[in-house]
Order: sequence, then C-alpha cells, then structure tokens
Amino acid sequence: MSLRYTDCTFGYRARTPVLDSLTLELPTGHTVLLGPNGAGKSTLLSLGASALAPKTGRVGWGSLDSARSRDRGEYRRRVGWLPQRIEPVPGLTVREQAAYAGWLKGLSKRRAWDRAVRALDRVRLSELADRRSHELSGGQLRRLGIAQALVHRAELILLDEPTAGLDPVQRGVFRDLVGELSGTAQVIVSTHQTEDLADVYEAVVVLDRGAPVFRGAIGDFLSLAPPEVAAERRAEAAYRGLVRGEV
Ligand SMILES: Nc1ncnc2c1ncn2[C@@H]1O[C@H](COP(=O)(O)OP(=O)(O)OP(=O)(O)O)[C@@H](O)[C@H]1O
Repeated sequence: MSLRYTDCTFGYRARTPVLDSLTLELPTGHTVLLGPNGAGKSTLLSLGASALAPKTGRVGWGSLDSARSRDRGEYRRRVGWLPQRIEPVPGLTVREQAAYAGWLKGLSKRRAWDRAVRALDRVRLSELADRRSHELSGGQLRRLGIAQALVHRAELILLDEPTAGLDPVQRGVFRDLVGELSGTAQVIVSTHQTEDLADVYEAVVVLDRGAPVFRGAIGDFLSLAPPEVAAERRAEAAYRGLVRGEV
C-alpha cells in the first residue's frame, strides 16, 4: 500500500494554494521528504495524517479515503503522525500523554497504558515517564511526540522534522528506530538534515513550491550529485541541484 494524493488542492487562504492539483504517490519503503522552507512539506504530511482535508481531490492509503466519512476513523487509526509542533498536555505526565495519544487512536485504556511504556522506551524516555510533560526540554518533547506517533502501532507513520533539536546520540537512536520499523510500517519523514539519508531511507521526494521535483530511489537521488562530490556530501549536492534547477 502507498500514500497517494490525487489531484489535491489545499491552501490556508483563498486564492493562494500551497498544493495545486497535486498528484503524487509516495514511494513504498521508508521515504524522506525534502524541500525548502515553505515548500509545503508540513502541509503534505498534515493532509496525509488527515489533520487537514484537501479542498479538492483526495488523499488515500490503500482503499481508504482520508476525507470520506465512512473511512476517516479507520484511516486515522492506521496513521501515526508527529506534527511539526508538539504541545505538552497540561497536568499529564509523559507516560499519561503517550497513553492518551494511544487512547485517542482507539486503544483501550489498559492497552494504551502498556503500549506507552514500550513507545517511551523506544525513544529512550522511560526515565522521564513520571515527569510532567510541560517540564520536558525541546528535544525531549520531540521524542515524546515520536512516541505518541508510534504508540498505537500504525502502518503509516508520518514524522515532521523528528530530529530537529535532537542531540547526536538521540539522532542515532532515531535512525535505529526507523530501521526497526521496516516491515511493520512505512515511515515518511520530513527533514532539512541531509547527512546519513542513505543509511535510513529507501526513497526520496523533493518538494518545491508545492510540487514534487524528484521522486525516486535513494540511489537515483544521490547519483544526481556531480561525480567529484564526496559520499557524505552527495545528498546535499543533489538536493541543492534540484531546488536550484541545476540537475
Ligand atoms: N496555519 C497557516 N496559515 C497560513 N499559512 C500557512 C499556515 N501554515 C503554513 N502556511 C503557509 O503554507 C506554505 C507551506 O507551509 P509548510 O509549513 O507546509 O511548508 P514546509 O515545507 O513544511 O516549511 P518548513 O520547512 O519551513 O517547515 C507556506 O507559504 C506557509 O507560509
């Protein structure tokens, strides 16, 4: 199954669409979404999470249509989403907040509580499970957001800048986590960090001004970089070439 946008138009204001008749099928396999500030990555992921609805067109996962009323509940249960901004829920502990996210996705209270433990362990937040979530640092809160996206074991996991603000150790933990999800979920990640892409992702989509300028396998993406560019700079060079229209 894949996430598919069909003839999708969406704008926050009338007459200035962020996405204009976009048709895009995300590649299967873990995919990284790149693009300049304001390109529409968060908007694309919010539509994919069914947090926003397209003005026209459809967003689908398999046979489910995110905006069709009879599909919406099932669609949302299949999707896990880390939004760009995570809000602590006042008064809740870290574990309660993760469990609450699971309960909102349809898990029983008991199951949500149990699964929250595992999700917090995966993002290495177990030690802070009893801390109030509003007391977390920015990077810790982001990791709680990742745990919330994982807690109900979604098939499609959309993560908006999951590594922004994470220290290098935690970025490594995140890389391992995405690897562990292979075979159980498809993960789509938006990021501005181009190092290590080849270690984590199988496919790349580059969005520029609401339109995909590249969609394909990571190897094909890296091969867009000039041959003289060193391995660790190839993703950045390929990206810069694409958004400047040089390749
Ligand atoms: N809530 C909003 N109200 C009005 N306009 C918005 C809102 N959110 C985003 N936009 C506009 O929509 C466009 C796409 O924004 P979006 O956040 O999807 O881009 P992005 O690619 O995720 O950017 P970044 O890399 O900076 O996070 C931008 O022009 C932005 O100004």
